[in-house]
Amino acid sequence: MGSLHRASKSLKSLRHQLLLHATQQFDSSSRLSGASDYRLLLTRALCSHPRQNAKEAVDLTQYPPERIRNFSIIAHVDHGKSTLADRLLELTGTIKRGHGQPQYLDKLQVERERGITVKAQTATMFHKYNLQGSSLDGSNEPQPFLLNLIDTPGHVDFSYEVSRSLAACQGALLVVDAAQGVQAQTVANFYLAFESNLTIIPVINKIDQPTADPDRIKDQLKSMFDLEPSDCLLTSAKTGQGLEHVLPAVIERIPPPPGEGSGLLRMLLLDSYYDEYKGVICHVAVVDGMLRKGDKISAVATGQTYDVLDVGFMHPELTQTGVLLTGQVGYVVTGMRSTKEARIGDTLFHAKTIVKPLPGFKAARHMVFSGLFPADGSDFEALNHAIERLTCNDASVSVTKEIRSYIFQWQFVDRCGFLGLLHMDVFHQRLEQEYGTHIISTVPTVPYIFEYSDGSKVEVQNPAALPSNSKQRVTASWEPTVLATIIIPSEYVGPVITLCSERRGQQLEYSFIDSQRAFMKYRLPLREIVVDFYNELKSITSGYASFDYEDSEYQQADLVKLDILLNGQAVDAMATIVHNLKAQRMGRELVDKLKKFIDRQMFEIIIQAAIGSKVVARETISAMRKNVLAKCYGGDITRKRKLLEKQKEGKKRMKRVGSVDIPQEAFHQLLKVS
Ligand SMILES: Nc1nc2c(ncn2[C@@H]2O[C@H](COP(=O)(O)OP(=O)(O)OP(=O)(O)O)[C@@H](O)[C@H]2O)c(=O)[nH]1
Repeated sequence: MGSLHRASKSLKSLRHQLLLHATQQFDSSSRLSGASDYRLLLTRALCSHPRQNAKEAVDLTQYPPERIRNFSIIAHVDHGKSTLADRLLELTGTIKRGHGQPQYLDKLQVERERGITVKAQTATMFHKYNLQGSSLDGSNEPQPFLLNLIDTPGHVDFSYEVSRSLAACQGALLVVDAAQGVQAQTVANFYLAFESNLTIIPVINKIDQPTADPDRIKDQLKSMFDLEPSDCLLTSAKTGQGLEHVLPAVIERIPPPPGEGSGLLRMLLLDSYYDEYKGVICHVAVVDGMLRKGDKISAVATGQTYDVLDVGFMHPELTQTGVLLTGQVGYVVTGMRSTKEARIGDTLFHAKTIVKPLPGFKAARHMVFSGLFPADGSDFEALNHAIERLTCNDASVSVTKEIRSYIFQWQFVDRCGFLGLLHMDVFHQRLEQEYGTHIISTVPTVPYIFEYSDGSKVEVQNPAALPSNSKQRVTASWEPTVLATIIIPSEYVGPVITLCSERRGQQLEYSFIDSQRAFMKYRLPLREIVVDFYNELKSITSGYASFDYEDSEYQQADLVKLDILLNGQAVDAMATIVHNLKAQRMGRELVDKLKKFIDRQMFEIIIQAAIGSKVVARETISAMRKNVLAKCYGGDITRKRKLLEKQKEGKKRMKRVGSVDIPQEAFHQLLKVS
C-alpha cells in the first residue's frame, strides 16, 4: 500500500517526464515488478495515447484492483434485475435519472418487446465510498471505486450467458421477489454462483408490493441456501427504497479481482458481436497485466494475432479509454473479420509472450435443432444471408447446411441448433425484425443416438437423416434427458406429478421449501419438455409454477421415425422422431391438424402418418370440383363425357406431380402437436 501511495504522489511529475518519451515503444514484457512499477506502466500507457473523448479523461490510475468490484445481478425471470440495474446506473450518474428508457441495458428490440433479458450486458460505473482502510493516502475522504455490473438473463435457455458472466465476477446480487420468493431459476442461479466461488449478496426486491413478505423469504433463503437473514438487503427497485445499501454492500462484501497488475497480459474473452461501423467487438475481462491500444495480441484457440485498434469500457455505451487494466471488464476492437474468430472463453495475450491459458467455459450445449425455410418458398439466398449475419451476433446458435426436400423440391437448408425453445423463438423473431425475413421452421428435434447392426453409433439431430426403413438396421437408441427443478404452491402437486409422468418423467426428489411451496426434482426426456411442457405446466398451476433444467445423461429409449406423407411423398420438414409408445397418437394428431389447415385443392390430397412402411393415420382432403361443363349448354352427351374424362386425367397427373400448397399456419400448428 505504501509504495502505491508514493507512486501515486509522484505520478504528475512522472507523467510530465514520460510525455517526452511517449514516442518510445513500450514493451509490455519489460521486466517490471511491484506496485510502483504497476503505476509506471499505467502512466506510460496513458501518456502514450492521445485522449479521444471526454470520457477517456477517466484517470485509470485511481483504480488498481483493490478499487475494483466486478459483480453480476442474477435472479429468476421478472424478479427485477434489469430495473435494479437501471437504479444503480442512475445512482452512480452513469445514466440520467428519468432517461425515459426502462431496462436500459436490455437493448435488443425483442428484449424490449418481451420484457426479458436475452443477452448479458456490462456497464462500468464509478462510485465514491469511504471503505475503512482503503484510503491510499491515509485520509478519511471517500475513495473512488470502479464497479463493473453485469446484468444477466433470467430464463433457463440463457443460463449459458449467466455462467459466462459469472466468470468475470467475484460477487453476485441474488435478487428474489419479496412476494414470489425462491423460484426455480433462483435455485439454478444460486448454484451457478456458489460453484464459481462468488460472494453472494441476497437482495429481497419489490418490498413495495402489498403481498410482500420479506421475513418468509429470509427464512427460505436460510433453509435452502444457508444465507443469513441479517445479510439480506431489502429493496424496491421501483420506489428506490433501500437502494442506498446496495453499493456499500457490493464494495464491502465482494472481494476485489485477483490478478497480477505487473504480470503478463491474460484476458478472458467473454462475448463478441458485430457492429456495422467498428466490426467485431469483443467483451473481455483483463485477468492479469494491462492492454493498450496499439498492442499486438494473440488468441490461444485460433493462434491468430491482431492489432488492438480500440479499447475501452461500457459506460454504459462504448467509451474509449485507450487502456484496460487488471481486474477490469471492457471491450476490444481488433479488426477480426467475423465473430467466428472470437471464440467465447478463449484467452487473449500479448503476441510473442508465453502465458498459461485461462480455464475458459464449458461449451454451450444445443438442446433443440430445427431447419429453417423461407415462408414464401423461394428466397433461400436472402434467408441464408440473414442467418449468417444474425449468427455473427449470437454465437450460441449453431448452423449446418444440409440438402433437404422442401415440398417436392431439393434445397440447401440451414439447420440451426438452439439452447432451448425460447432461444429459438427469439432467433426467429430477430430474423423477422432485424432482417425482414419470414420463415417456417421444422418441428424442433433433440440430438438422439442410434446404434446400427454393424455396431456403429451416430448422433441424429435431423429426423430426415434417419432412413425411414431403417428400423430393421437400428439395434438400439438413446435420448438426452434433463434434470428439472419445479417449484409450485403445494395445492398443485397432484396435477404436476400427473403431467410429469405423462411426459415419461422419473421423480428424484420431493420436499417442501416452507408451508406453502413444494420443490420437486425430475429426470425428464429432453424431447418431452422442448415442446409445450412449460406452457402446460403454467396452465395447470395457474401460472404459479417455476421451472428450470440442466442437461443430464442419455437414456435408452425405443425411438422411431414418424413420417408425414402428402399424396405418398414424404415431407422432410414434417418428419419427427418419437417414442414408439407415443407414435400412433402423435401421428393421428398431426394428420388431423394438417387436414384442418391445408385448403382443398384441384386434386385430392391424401395425408398419412407412417412409421417405415406402416401407415398409422390417414385423412383425405377431397378435390375442389371445377365445373368443366359450365360452358356446354345442351348438346351432345359424348362431348360432355369427353370433357369429364379429360378432367379426371388431368387430376391424376396433378396428384402425381402436383405440389400441394401447405400454408405456413399448418407448419406452426405442427409445432404445437409434437
Ligand atoms: N412493484 C415493483 N415492481 C418492480 C420492482 N422491480 C421491478 N419491478 C417490475 O417487475 C417487472 C420485471 O422487471 P425486470 O427488471 O424486467 O425483471 P428482470 O429480472 O430483469 O427480468 P428478465 O430480464 O426477464 O429476467 C417490471 O414490470 C418491473 O417494472 C419493484 O421493486 N417493485
